[in-house]
Amino acid sequence: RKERVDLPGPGLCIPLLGHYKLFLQGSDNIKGIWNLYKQYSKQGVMLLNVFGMNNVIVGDFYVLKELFNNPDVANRGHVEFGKCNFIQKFNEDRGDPPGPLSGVIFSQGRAWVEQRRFTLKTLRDFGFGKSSMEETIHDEVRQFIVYLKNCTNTPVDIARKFNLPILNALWKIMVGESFEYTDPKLEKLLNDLGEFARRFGSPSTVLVLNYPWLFKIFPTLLNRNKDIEFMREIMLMMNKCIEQHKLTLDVNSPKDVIDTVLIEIQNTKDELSSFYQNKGYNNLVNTMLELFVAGSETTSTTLTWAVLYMIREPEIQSKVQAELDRVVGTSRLPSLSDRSQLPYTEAVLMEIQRCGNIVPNGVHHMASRPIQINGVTIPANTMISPCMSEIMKGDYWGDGLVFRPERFLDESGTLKSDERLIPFSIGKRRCLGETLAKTEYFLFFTALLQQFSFMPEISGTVPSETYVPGASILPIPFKTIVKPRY
Ligand code: HEM
Repeated sequence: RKERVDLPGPGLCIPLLGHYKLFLQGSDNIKGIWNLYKQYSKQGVMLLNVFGMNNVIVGDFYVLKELFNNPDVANRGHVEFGKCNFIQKFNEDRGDPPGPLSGVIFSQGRAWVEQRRFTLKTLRDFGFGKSSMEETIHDEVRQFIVYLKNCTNTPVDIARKFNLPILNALWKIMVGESFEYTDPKLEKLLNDLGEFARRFGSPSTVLVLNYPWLFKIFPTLLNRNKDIEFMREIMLMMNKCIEQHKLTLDVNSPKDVIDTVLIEIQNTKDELSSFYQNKGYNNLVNTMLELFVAGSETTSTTLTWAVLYMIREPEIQSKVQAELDRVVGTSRLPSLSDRSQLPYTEAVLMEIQRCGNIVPNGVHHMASRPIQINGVTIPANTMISPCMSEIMKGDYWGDGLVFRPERFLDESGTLKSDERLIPFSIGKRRCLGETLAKTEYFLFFTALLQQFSFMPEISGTVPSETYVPGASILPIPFKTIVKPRY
C-alpha cells in the first residue's frame, strides 16, 4: 500500500493516471509542471502524482541544494531491489539479467559509488580536464569548420550537425577511435539517439514504464518498441567494441577507458563488487550506453540553442565576435586559456544555458529514508525532481524569460556567476560529464562565431523558442544561413 504523502499540491487525482490532465497542458509537460508549481507549491515544494507515482517537485534553489546534497536522497529507485517498476523496466528493456541496476545513471548504493568514482577517475586519466582533451576537441572543431564551409550555399538544419563531432571527442577517450563523418549508418544512429533522448522521460514513456502490463498488451504503444530496438542495437555495438578490446588487451598498457575497466574486472576478487565478473561486464556495457546517450545529445542540444539565440539576437552575436576578434584574432582557434579575457562571451554562454534550460525537469532522485525539509516530511521511496524552469527562469531573475547576458556581468564588465545557474544539477549526483561538456561547449561555440555568422533562413524571421518536450529539449526544427566571416 502506498504511504499517504501530506505535501502541498493540486490534490485529488485520477487513479492510475494521477495529475496527468493537469500537467499535460497542450501536451507540454514542462510548462504544465511549471504552471502547477507556481499555483500550488509551498515552502519550495509541490507534490504531483505522475501516472501513479508520487513526485515531489522542488523549485526553490536552497531546498534543492539541501536535498540533493543529502546522501539519503541519492537513489534513483526503491531501496528494495525489485520494488520499483519504473527503474527495473530499464534494465529489462536493455536486455540485462534481473538484478540491481547497472551503469551510472540508474544505479544506486555501493554499485553507484564504485561505478561513478571509477568512471570519473578513468575519464580524467584519459584526458578529461587535461590539455590533451583540448587538443582532441580542437581536432574535431577543425574538421567541423571544414564541413560547415561546404554548407554555406544553402540553409542548414544545424541541430542535426553537432552530434557527431561532439560524440567523437568522447569516443576517442572511451574507445580509442572516432567515427567517419560520412558513415550513413552513423547518421541514422545519431538521429535515433536524438529521438530516444527526447522520448525518454516524456509522460508517455513514464506511463509505459510504470505500467509494464499495458506494454505487454500493446507492444507498439507510443513507439516503445522502437526505443527498445534502439537500446539493444547500441548495446550490441558496445558489446562488439568490448569483445574487440578483450582480444588486444595489454594489462600493462591500457589504451583507453574500456581497457582500464577490463583490467579492473580481471583484478576484482570481491564477489560483492560491481566490477566482479559478469556484473563488471554488465556495468561496463551499460555505462558506455549511458555516456553515449548523455554525452552527445545534451551538449549538441546546447549548441543548437546557442545558434538559435545568436540568430535571434544579432547584436549580441556581433558583440561576441568583436570580443573574439580583439582577444583571439583570426590566426588561431580560441583556446581555454582565453576564457578569462572573454567575459562577455562567457556571460553569453551562461545565458544560453539558462534560457535553453535543456534538462528542464532534471533527472529524478529518490529518498532512501524519510526526509525532513523546511517543515515538511518526504516519505522514503518518493521521487524528487527539480523544477529547473522555476530555479533558472522564475521570479528570482526578475526578467527571467528575457535573453540578457548582462545579468552575468557587473558594472565594470567583469563576469559574475550566480549559484542558481545549475544546468548540470547540484549535489551528489550532479552531471558526471560537466567538465567535458563545458570544454566542448566553449571551444565549439567560440570557434564557430570566430569563423561564421549565423543568420535566419528568411531575412526578418527568426526561429522560435518553441521546443519538442522530452527529457532534454531541442528547439523545433529551424534552418540557418552560415556565412563565413573571412
Ligand atoms: C551541456 C551538457 C550536459 C548537461 C546540461 C547535462 C545535465 C545533466 C543533468 C541535469 C544530470 C542529472 C543530475 C542529477 O541527477 O541531479 C546529469 C547526469 C549525468 N550526466 Fe550530464 N549533462 C551534460 C553533458 C554530459 C556529458 C558530456 C556526459 C558524459 C560524458 C554526461 C554524463 C552524465 C552522467 C553519467 C550522469 C549521471 C550521474 C549520476 O547519476 O551519478 N553528461 N547530466
